[in-house]
Amino acid sequence: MLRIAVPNKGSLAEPASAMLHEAGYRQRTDRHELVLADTGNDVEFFFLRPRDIAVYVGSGRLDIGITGRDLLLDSGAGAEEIMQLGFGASTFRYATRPGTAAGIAGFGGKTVATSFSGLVAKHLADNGVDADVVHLDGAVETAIQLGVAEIIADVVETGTTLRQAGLETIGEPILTSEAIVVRGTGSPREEPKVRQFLRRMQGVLVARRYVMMDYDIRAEHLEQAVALTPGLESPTVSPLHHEGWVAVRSMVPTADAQRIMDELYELGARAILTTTIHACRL
Ligand SMILES: Nc1ncnc2c1ncn2[C@@H]1O[C@H](COP(=O)(O)OP(=O)(O)OP(=O)(O)O)[C@@H](O)[C@H]1O
Ligand SMILES: O=P(O)(O)OC[C@H]1O[C@H](OP(=O)(O)OP(=O)(O)O)[C@H](O)[C@@H]1O
Ligand SMILES: [Mg+2]
Repeated sequence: MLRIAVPNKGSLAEPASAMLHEAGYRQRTDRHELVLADTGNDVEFFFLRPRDIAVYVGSGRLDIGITGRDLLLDSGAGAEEIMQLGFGASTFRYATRPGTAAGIAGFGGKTVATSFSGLVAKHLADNGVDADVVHLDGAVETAIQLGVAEIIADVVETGTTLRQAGLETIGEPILTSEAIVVRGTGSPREEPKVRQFLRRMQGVLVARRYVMMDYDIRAEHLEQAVALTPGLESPTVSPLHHEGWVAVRSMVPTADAQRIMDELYELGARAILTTTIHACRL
């Protein structure tokens, strides 16, 4: 049985479970349930704190897990990123009161508060900066107001929390993060099942990002139309009963679908339809 760690709380928990559900896996209905066997799919889910997931997977006790890239790097665990999941996007940045420091070079002798002390200590050391790191569990923005630190390093999504605390970011992001699948770097187990799991998750990403587009067009405009809708492999083209016309079917990115429909219409295409893709294997 493939043993998979899933975030039980926080920003990643709900979208991770939603994605697993879309991939056809059973998910818990009660948030107090910590272990769930999905015997039909031969997998077992362990609902754990996102911060702990890389540790469990790195120890080899669990085969794979869903966590944030920032949490993986902070953990220092023997686990590696094997897939990006397209949700939970954030940056990880330094911030301070305006005028405190222009860049990381000015951090020497100052104190940096963060919940990601492994990541921050390494980043400071890699940049040759000798600053103190104070570990706090959360709400680190307040550490500056309360005089515990002059600088913080934290997750920034919209930037609202920083603005409300009167802080501004310093320098470039330390990293950009998103939800990822991690696997232990030790002796891998259940390799074919891991590959099957990744294919299912990839199928969800594609189904979310693409729609199926169908349209009819005069054969002489086919090449121009196909240039607009090249699909992932190549479009399907079928003859219509109405002579001189063909029907085309192709996958197009959801974000571009309306623009492509307008351009196809201008080319003379008619009966242009899009349908959502429920699931796929490429
Ligand atoms: N707005 C956000 N705030 C915090 N973490 C976020 C945000 N958006 C994405 N993330 C990602 O979620 C992960 C942190 O999850 P975690 O559950 O530890 O904290 P949380 O979402 O802040 O929840 P809580 O603090 O309520 O426990 C990180 O990988 C982080 O990059
Ligand atoms: O850029 P924003 O959209 O404002 O989001 C980022 C904020 O959200 C998280 O805090 P959270 O609410 O999880 O509280 P915590 O600090 O206690 O973890 C994170 O630690 C930042 O403070
Ligand atoms: Mg938090």
